Amino acid sequence: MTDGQPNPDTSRDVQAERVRHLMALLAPGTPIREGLDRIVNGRTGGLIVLGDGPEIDKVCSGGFPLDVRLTPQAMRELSKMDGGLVVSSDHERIKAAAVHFVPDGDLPTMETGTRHRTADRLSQQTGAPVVVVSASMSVMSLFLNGRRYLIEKPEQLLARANQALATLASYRRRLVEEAENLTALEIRDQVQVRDVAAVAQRFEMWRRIDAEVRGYVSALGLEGRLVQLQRNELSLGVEDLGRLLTEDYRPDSVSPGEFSLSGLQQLSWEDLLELGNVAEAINLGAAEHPLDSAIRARGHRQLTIMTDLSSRTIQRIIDHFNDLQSLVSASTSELGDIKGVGVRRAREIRQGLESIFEGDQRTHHRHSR
Ligand SMILES: Nc1ncnc2c1ncn2[C@@H]1O[C@H](COP(=O)(O)OP(=O)(O)OP(=O)(O)O)[C@@H](O)[C@H]1O
Repeated sequence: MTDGQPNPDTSRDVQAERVRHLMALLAPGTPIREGLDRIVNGRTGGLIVLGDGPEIDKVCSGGFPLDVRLTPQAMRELSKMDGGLVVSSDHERIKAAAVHFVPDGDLPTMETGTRHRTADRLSQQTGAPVVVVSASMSVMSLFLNGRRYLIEKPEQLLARANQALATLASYRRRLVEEAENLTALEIRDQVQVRDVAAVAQRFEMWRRIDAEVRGYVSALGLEGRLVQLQRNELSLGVEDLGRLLTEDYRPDSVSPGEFSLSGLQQLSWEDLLELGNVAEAINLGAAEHPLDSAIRARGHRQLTIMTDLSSRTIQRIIDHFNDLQSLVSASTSELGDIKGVGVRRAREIRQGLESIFEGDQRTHHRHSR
């Protein structure tokens, strides 16, 4: 990213992904983390560059070149000396110790202590991640491209992970409610763009918290197993719902695979709360589709929920009937004539549609929103 205009969203995503990866490397149970914990307990402090090569050599002065296996003991012993460590890019070896780093002093930093200022500038200049253990504060930080991230203790991470899990559970409930509301409206042929946008909005809110939870799982390492299990439970069926929703509401003018909910990822939290922005971000908005304009589902979601038909047969049914509304008024024999359906499944589909229809005496959510 040395020239041109970097896309801020892409670079933010790349940085977030890199941080997640690094936090996994620094998670409890890994040799580097064990070494860092020993340095914290020894109260000597440490400055560790995670990467080697010519770019790093340029900012190193003095110290001892080494090539020893990275172990927690070696990290601790070598950090007792003044200066910092250089770790190989594969994080397997310690390449130098007691190094004095001399990054460009003009690079901006808000840090105050010399160790932290050096780490911040070192990372900005080389692009390598740099870890600092503060001797005075017993705190570990990761510096990456001008930003500082706290490497939290497992108990702090667990507390935040549990909060995030509770939020994820409530977002999932709301998502399911909105999807059920949409089902009811689909059967009555009363869907408006806002109803689809409401499900998409809830899907994206769920996805964001899920990404946060996954970040905690990586950072917790061995201690993140229970959080992971709960996360798996709360994600069951959600990805499928997102995929089927896009198949149900992809505009005819857009080819399959080119319509997705991923446009929502670019919205700020504030913008995401406005259904108009949501509809626009997934191309259901704009002038020809104001929020209250009518829209019809093709029927992917309903057919997938109701039957065990293959996606190819479902596609055949949808190609035949065009949308869910025509499917609702189809007879059993008309359904049964479609290749791959047969009489038994045709009956299943009819019964499924009827039971949704009968159970649908819910009040309209739309008016309460
Ligand atoms: N340029 C540098 N290269 C390598 N090590 C450095 C450099 N600058 C500082 N250090 C290390 O940091 C140690 C402490 O520095 P200082 O107390 O100013 O930093 P700090 O950022 O306040 O960190 P701490 O919270 O650990 O005190 C030094 O004794 C030295 O070992």
